[in-house]
Amino acid sequence: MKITRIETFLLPPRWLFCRVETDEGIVGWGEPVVEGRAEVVRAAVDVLAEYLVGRDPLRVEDHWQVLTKGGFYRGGPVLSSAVAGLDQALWDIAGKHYGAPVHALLGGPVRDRARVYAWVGGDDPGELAEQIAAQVDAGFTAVKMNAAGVTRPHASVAEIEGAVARVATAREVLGPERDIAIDCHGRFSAASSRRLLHEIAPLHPLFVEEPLPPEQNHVLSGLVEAGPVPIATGERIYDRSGFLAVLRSGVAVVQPDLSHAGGISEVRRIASLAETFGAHLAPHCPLGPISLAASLQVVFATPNFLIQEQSLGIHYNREADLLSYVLDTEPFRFVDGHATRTELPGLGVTVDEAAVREADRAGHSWRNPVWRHPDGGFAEW
Ligand SMILES: O=C(O)[C@@H](O)[C@H](O)[C@H](O)CO
Ligand SMILES: [Mg+2]
Repeated sequence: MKITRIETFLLPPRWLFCRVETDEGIVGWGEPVVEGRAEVVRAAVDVLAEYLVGRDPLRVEDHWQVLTKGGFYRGGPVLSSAVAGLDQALWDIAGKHYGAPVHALLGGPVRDRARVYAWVGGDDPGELAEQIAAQVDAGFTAVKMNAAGVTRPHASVAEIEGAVARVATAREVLGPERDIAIDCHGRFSAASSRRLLHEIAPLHPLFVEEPLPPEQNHVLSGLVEAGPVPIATGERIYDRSGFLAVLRSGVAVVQPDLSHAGGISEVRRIASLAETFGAHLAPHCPLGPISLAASLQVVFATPNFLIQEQSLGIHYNREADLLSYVLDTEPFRFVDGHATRTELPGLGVTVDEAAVREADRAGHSWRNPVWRHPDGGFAEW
């Protein structure tokens, strides 16, 4: 079998898909994207495709090695995301060729369903209780909310207390059996995060995510050791060596993104690395259906799995959502807050190719908003 063609599709709301065609009629799909830089990743995929076209798609690991290391310069979000999407597509082809779901090729399933969480903004305290109650009604047993909106690096008493009050509201609605995760998005200084973690600890969050931005991860161990709250991070870490550093700092939960951190091949290895630290995998995935399908294939074969992120019902820009480009929505129908394992071959996604080709004509130019503090200074998003 040989790869004959690689195409990319720029799809609203903010995604990029790739389609890898072979001379045997098998087609694989991937989602190579980093939010806000989709066109740049597209260009990277085009360059990497030069190597792949004409080669055997089943040599997934050999291609991963060449694509990540063969260009001498390595890594970063753009290249790692380009490799990630192509890697997903190659695993999709391998599964379809061998007539097996990817999780079977990874050693076979270790679970029948995978717990997922729903996202609730949490910035508006008035709406929070209602939003969480709706997710509980829909069957979810865990939600994730923001710690705060844009905040000063050194959060005020009101900001810290506001965050704690919102988490307390969430805990009240969820009760002691369900879980609440809190995302800081790296918006706080280390000092403010330490204070927040201390105040939030009695509410027993499942984890607190990105208490620091990634470039400050060398001081993460101080936050881990400051209290009992499990720390999660990883959506902005792209390979094993990056995860090794935060695992050494003692994080409890690693959150590689299947579309950023080198795809199925590398996230599988990141999970194994985490296992040796007693840490758990919670793949990041505010992205589209192929990225989520790739995540689920990995977590069905990963013993040290905690919970999966997903974006069902979230409408970035109100243009399209998780189900807009798939013909079979069954793999994304969550029952009692869990995704159910299927035996569909490859990634198990049936892409609506006509919808993809049509949407790509308009494309998108989604960009991260730029936020500012009241004094005019740049604020991290
Ligand atoms: O954990 C999450 O899903 C968020 O931090 C998103 O990655 C962020 O809003 C950028 O898309
Ligand atoms: Mg996050």
